[in-house]
Amino acid sequence: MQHPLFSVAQIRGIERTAAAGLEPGILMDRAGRAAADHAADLLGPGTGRAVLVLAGPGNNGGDALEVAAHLAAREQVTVIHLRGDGAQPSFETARAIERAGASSATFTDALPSAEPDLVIDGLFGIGLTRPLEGRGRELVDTINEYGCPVLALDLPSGLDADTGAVVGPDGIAVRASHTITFIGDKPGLHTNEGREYAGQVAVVGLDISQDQFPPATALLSTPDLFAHCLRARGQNANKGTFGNVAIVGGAHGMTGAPMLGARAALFTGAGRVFAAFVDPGPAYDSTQPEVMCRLAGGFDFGTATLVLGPGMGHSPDAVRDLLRAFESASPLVIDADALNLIANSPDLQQRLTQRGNAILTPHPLEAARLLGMTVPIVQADRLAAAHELAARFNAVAVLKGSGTVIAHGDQVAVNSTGNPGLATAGTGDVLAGICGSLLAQGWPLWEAALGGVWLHGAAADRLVRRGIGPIGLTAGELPLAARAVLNELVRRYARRRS
Ligand SMILES: NC(=O)C1=CN([C@@H]2O[C@H](COP(=O)(O)OP(=O)(O)OC[C@H]3O[C@@H](n4cnc5c(N)ncnc54)[C@H](O)[C@@H]3O)[C@@H](O)[C@H]2O)[C@@H](O)CC1
Ligand SMILES: Nc1ncnc2c1ncn2[C@@H]1O[C@H](COP(=O)(O)OP(=O)(O)O)[C@@H](O)[C@H]1O
Ligand SMILES: [K+]
Repeated sequence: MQHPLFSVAQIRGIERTAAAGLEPGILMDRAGRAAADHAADLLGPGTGRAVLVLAGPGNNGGDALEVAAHLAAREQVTVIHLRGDGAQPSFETARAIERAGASSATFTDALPSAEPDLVIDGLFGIGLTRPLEGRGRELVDTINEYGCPVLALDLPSGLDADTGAVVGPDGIAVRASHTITFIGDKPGLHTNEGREYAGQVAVVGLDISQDQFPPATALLSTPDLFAHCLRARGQNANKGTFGNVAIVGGAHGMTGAPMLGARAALFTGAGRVFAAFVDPGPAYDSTQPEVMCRLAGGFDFGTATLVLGPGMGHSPDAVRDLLRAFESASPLVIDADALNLIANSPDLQQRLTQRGNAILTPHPLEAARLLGMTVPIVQADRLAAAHELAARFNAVAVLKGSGTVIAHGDQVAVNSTGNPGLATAGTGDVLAGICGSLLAQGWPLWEAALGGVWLHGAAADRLVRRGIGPIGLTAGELPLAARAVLNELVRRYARRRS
């Protein structure tokens, strides 16, 4: 099953069409009831717990007041309702104000002296137009220090649902442990600051018929998007069946980078793996003697899928190797120093765009260099930046970071795996090696990028579940974990094909 992500404009459109065919207020009734059920699940069995409901001036506040009215029958509910600039509430929010007012919820302007058992954040949803300020900002500042669960309605107040940026400058947003989002899921809950602020995301469609939904802006990347490429190994397979990968890089002092990429390619199933060094490198890898070490200058780039860039440096030899790799017909994964060399050379850019058949794996700084932008501009709209990279360089673009964005043509996906354990040197080399390995095994560019990114994040998640990280997780531990995850996926999804 695909997991679609919709822009705010799309959600507004779906809501308008659906509301036109329903009695007024039905959608807010449904949102309030679903969110109250979710809150009850978080509270667990029992009654009389302290629930703090923060309600803002718009319909997000209306949702919160509906939740307050439902929960007040069982819990001790305190409501702080910010009424804003005095504009009239909508019909449904006015009704929610009445319902909550008629319930046993207590309305107050002050925060309770003791920390509650649960906070409901209904300050702002998709209608936020400027950074939080004044009383709203004070409330968010305080609840962000609480240790109790915080359930955000639709999205954490202060977050941009399209981009996952905290609305700024100098913005603040609710750090929710859980988010229940309405009508459809939103990209901003899964990338940039979204994963930090939204916590666990649940989607409730409010019973709106699927035929009222437009094609999604993006998809959340899950194995369903690349499962058709997973293959169980045939009994009669040989190493030639699974392709050759060469990691090209490793200038003096940076030989570890291609070795990490090579191990990742090996452990995710490539048939033969080479490390091709720009400068004379080690004769062999004593930890991983399966990897064949070569000098890049003499390597036949037409014989392998090429992963260009790990520790490649900026020497004339590196440029020469890059040019030669571009002249081959081999599929390319372009990472790290190779991306920086391309960013500095209009000639390399033109050659790349003409040849195609490449996955680019920039982190935000490399992306900024390629696009001639700053990192804050890239991060302010990661989906747009990935789109632009893919279009400009005729490639599949993988914009790395929390909620890696993968783009190609008009397709965009946001990855759903990974954790901050990956924020350590060398994990990017491992990702590039995995993508190269999948390409060498015959996966198309788009699926190799989706699958590689998903697998890399899932490997880190598996290590963390086992107590290995996030603090101190090392890049070298990822390939073995990626192997385990890949074999599990194959057992779950693959049909054997000859
Ligand atoms: N209309 C519907 O059918 C439904 C709406 N839903 C809820 O409605 C929300 C959207 O409602 P709204 O469009 O009213 O938007 P919001 O409730 O997100 O906020 C809009 C209000 O906040 C004010 N505002 C925006 N930024 C501010 C800031 N920084 N400081 C102070 N005030 C600020 C605006 O002037 C406006 O009064 C969704 O996120 C969702 O929670 C759900 O109930 C589902 C159904
Ligand atoms: N906070 C984070 N959450 C999830 N993934 C992360 C986080 N930080 C880094 N990563 C991932 O780790 C990898 C780091 O790659 P990169 O920055 O190229 O590192 P290096 O060049 O040192 O190998 C990328 O796949 C990136 O998406
Ligand atoms: K909210």
